[in-house]
Amino acid sequence: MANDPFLELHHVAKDLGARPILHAVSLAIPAGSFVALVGPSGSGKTTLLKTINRLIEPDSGSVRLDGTDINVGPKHRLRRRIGYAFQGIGLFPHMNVAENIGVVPRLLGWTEAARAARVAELLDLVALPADFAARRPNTLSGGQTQRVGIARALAARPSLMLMDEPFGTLDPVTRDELGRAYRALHDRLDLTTIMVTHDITEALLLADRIVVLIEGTIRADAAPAELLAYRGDPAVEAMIALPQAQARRLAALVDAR
Ligand SMILES: Nc1ncnc2c1ncn2[C@@H]1O[C@H](COP(=O)(O)OP(=O)(O)OP(=O)(O)O)[C@@H](O)[C@H]1O
Repeated sequence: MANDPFLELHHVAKDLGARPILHAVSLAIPAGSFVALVGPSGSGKTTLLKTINRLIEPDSGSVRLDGTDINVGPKHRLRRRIGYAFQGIGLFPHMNVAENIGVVPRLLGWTEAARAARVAELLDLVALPADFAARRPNTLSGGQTQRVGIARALAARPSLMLMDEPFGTLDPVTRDELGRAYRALHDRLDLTTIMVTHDITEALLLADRIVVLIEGTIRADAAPAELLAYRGDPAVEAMIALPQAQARRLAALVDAR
């Protein structure tokens, strides 16, 4: 139905190593949303993300994408619709950039000409020069590597992007630049994005909505401005107090000049 959420998690629960990691997590995400998933280390963010592309099977609960349970049909068909980019990106070292970007199109049986055209289009999209196609991953900077990883995740024209600390290894300037470049891509390509990040400031500045996961439970789910005004849960308050305190200290320094 037209009003159904594009992505819907219903009571998703998962134990790992005999410990409960996700407690009946429910989440409804409309198409086009940019959601940041934040929370302390070990709170279950990666586990939750992986239940969406079937890298992890929940013990109970369900995930629906565009109205259909994700378990209907083979995993590869689902993953074609979902781009996945993660920290370190994991490019294949023996392949050049074009081959890395073209991995999924190749698996899908695209012709060489179609793959080459898509690689050229994607390099342009992530603002890398066309001659990067022939470069090996070990000749790229961290920021360039992450751009290639994003291009690879977009190769088969997914509608949903799952990003797990995609900019985690980058210096602050490159991180900010790439974050904003990705946000522009999200808007231009009409993507739905879920981005795991440890950086609350990054979440506040990039996302439309922030979901706070603590000990496998959603403890807050709000637009950035609403989250800043959030009161009631000490753990959530502590999490948002830090960027606000830092912003005040910086503002004081700027005022003192
Ligand atoms: N295969 C596994 N077996 C047992 N425990 C696991 C397994 N994978 C993850 N865990 C545990 O599950 C918990 C949640 O892990 P997860 O990677 O989802 O957390 P996270 O919020 O993404 O953490 P981080 O921010 O540090 O990446 C952690 O305590 C982790 O040690």
